[in-house]
Order: sequence, then C-alpha cells, then structure tokens
Amino acid sequence: MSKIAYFGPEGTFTEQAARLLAGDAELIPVETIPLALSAVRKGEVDAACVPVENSVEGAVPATLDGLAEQEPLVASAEALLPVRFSVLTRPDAGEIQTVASHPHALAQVRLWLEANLPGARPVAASSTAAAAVAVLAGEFDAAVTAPVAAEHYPLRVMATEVADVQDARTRFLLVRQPQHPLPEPTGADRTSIVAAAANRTGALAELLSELASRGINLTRLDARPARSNFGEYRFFIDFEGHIAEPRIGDALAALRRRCRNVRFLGSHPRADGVRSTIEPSAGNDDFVEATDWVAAVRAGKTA
Ligand SMILES: O=C(O)C(=O)Cc1ccccc1
Repeated sequence: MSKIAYFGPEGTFTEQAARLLAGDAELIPVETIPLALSAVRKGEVDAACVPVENSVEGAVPATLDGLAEQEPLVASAEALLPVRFSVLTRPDAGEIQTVASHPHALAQVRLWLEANLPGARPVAASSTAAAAVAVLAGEFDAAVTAPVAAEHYPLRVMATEVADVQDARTRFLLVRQPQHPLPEPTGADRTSIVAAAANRTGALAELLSELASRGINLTRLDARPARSNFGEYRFFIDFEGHIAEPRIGDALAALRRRCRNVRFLGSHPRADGVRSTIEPSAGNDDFVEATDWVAAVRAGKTA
C-alpha cells in the first residue's frame, strides 16, 4: 500500500485534503510542512499532502520555500477545500484568555474573535490540530480548528462555521519525486514553476511575456525572497495548461532559455475543473502546424 505523509497532527484541514487525494493509501501525520516534504525526498513515503494557498491569506510560505529549495519535487494533484472553522475548548474551561491556531486560521477569524472573545490573546501554533492538542494539554484555553478536529480530540465545541470571509478556500498539493509519471492532460490543468529572475530591469516582465505571447493565462503569481541575497526574489508562477501540451512545452522551453534558474513544480488537473482558455492562433494544433511547417521547409518540401 502506498504511503502519504500529510501536514498533521490528525485533524488538520490538510488531513481532509489528503483523504480526498489518497485513494487507498496509508496516511501518516507529520508535524511540519518541511518534514512532510523531506519524507518524500528520503523515499520514506510516496507522496506528501501540503497546503499551498488560501483565498484570504495567500501563499503558504513553508510550502513555497520547501518546493523551491533542496531536491526537486513535483505536484501531481490538488484539492480545494472550503475553510470554515470550529472553536474548541476543554469541557471544564473557565474564562478564555488564550486562543491558539495556525496563523492562517487566526487571520481568518480575527473579527469573530474580536466580537465573541474580545479579551482573548491569539497564539500561533504549528497547525490547527496542534492547537487542539495544546488546549487538551492545558497550554491554551481555546483552539481554532478544522471541523474534523472535534472527532479526534475530546474537546467541547464552542462554535462552528466560524469565518470572517464566507467562501474562503485553501488549495492543497500532493507532491512526489519527479520520476513519478505525470498525470495525463485533461484540458483543465494547472502548471507551476518557480523562477529566480535576474536582478535587472524587465527580467520578470520578460518571463511573463513568454506566457502572454502564447496566450497562456496565469492563475497565480507570488514573490518570495530568495533568502540568499537581500533584495533577490523567486517568482512562483502558476498558469493554465499541462507540460504535455505543445503550447505549454514551447512556453516552458522559452522560460528556460531566458532563465537557467527555473524549476518545474508540476502539471495536474485543476480541482475546480476550469478549462484552459485558448486564444486565437495559440492552440496546440497551431503550435504543431507551425513546427511541422518549419520542418517541411527545412526538408525542402514546402516554402
Ligand atoms: O493547520 C491546518 O489545519 C492546516 O491544514 C493548514 C491550514 C490552516 C488554516 C487554513 C487552512 C489550512
């Protein structure tokens, strides 16, 4: 049976996402995102499930940095979860003075906490479920968690369906070693790369223009410090399409030509099923026809 590590402990949102993506794989909780990624790199598990972006709070830095550094890993699937929180306390809780959770969760319930627990101090925990564990251990008074955490930990449910922004969602990735075969293209796919653009005028614009000129629609652009030199950035770029498509292969080759420091982070079906936009003259058939024409000209068969 294959093994999938997920950002745990048991009862995180990531466990819910891993269950959606796992099939019949064995799920193994791991305390941090870097540890989940390193379990894949070491071959201790076949894949890892990690959160990558949230519609309210944006990117999950530990995942982006973890994918940009060390041995390459490639995303082979994604899941999109609606994010509404539960607030859990010990059954004997008195006054709530501290509320623990993952920073992304705390940021998404700030208004609710101000209105409902005005005196409580927010405290960052490594995950929502780690916060539940800490409440159980008496370290904090309340935890902001995924709804499933209440099934794992004997805590009292003080509130459910808590969210300052309705319809918030988090996207999760299933990442593997690069030798694992990529999923087939479906017409509703996402490709991700990270590129360390040179520190000179127009470098990022040049990379983006390779995608724009091929009619490729971006779905995300995030900058993170390169961490080695102050002022240097890595750009995480997601766009519609699959590396198996001629138009996407052509774009990736152009990006590589412009930037030796580009890393492929995966091509996989989109969880929302949105099909790629194909601009006039920028479909796969157009790329194939143009390449075939050049070959025919070179072979002296046409002009
Ligand atoms: O801590 C968790 O439960 C996670 O899986 C990370 C997370 C935190 C907040 C919203 C979505 C995912």
